[in-house]
Amino acid sequence: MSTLEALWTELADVKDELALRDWFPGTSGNLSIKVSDDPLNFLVTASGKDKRRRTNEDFLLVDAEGIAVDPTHLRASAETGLHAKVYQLTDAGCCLHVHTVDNNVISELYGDEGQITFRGQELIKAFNIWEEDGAITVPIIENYADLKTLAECFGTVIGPDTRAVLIRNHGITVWGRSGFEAKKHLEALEFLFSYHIKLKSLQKLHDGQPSLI
Ligand SMILES: CSCCC(=O)C(=O)COP(=O)(O)O
Ligand SMILES: [Zn+2]
Repeated sequence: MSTLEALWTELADVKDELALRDWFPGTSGNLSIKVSDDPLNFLVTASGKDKRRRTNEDFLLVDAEGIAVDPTHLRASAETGLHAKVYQLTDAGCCLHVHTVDNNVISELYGDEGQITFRGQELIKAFNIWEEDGAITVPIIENYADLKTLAECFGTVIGPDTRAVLIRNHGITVWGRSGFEAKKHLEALEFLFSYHIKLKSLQKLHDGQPSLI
């Protein structure tokens, strides 16, 4: 198996696992895996597909501009520019973008603050953070309709410790050095989002108020 085939299979396997979680509603979501650094080439999902299906047209190889490396009738994900930013600004080898109810709710609740920070949670160790009072912060950006503006804004909030960015009422983009690590980060964040929403709702109920956050 060639390196490209192995990376294709790695990404397809991650896609299948996220599909099992029902994290691609309405053809949303896109995934990529880096193939080379110089020049930057990566496999990215073709746009508009039902990501729950596994076909031999699921991915295409693109360059740093999101242009297909080989002639193809496939169109790269509309959000390929965000994946390119991740590879240009971090040491990521794989990048995942999903829309879930929980990540959308958190992005709206904390959108005005521009970020959400989690601490005091065991799952923070999924980010290789082992300190007693370790914390993980996820920046939140507005969902600009213009994808170039979105990608530029996205790039400005990525710092050395950033592992993910929430896009308000849209979804999350998460990365890791491999498919395994990117998936681990995504699963950990979705756990933290779900926990936070449930806890806040129950605390309001406990305070005798309606279950609105
Ligand atoms: C139907 S969801 C709208 C587009 C989007 O946000 C997304 O994640 C999927 O876009 P793609 O071009 O990658 O299919
Ligand atoms: Zn999206």
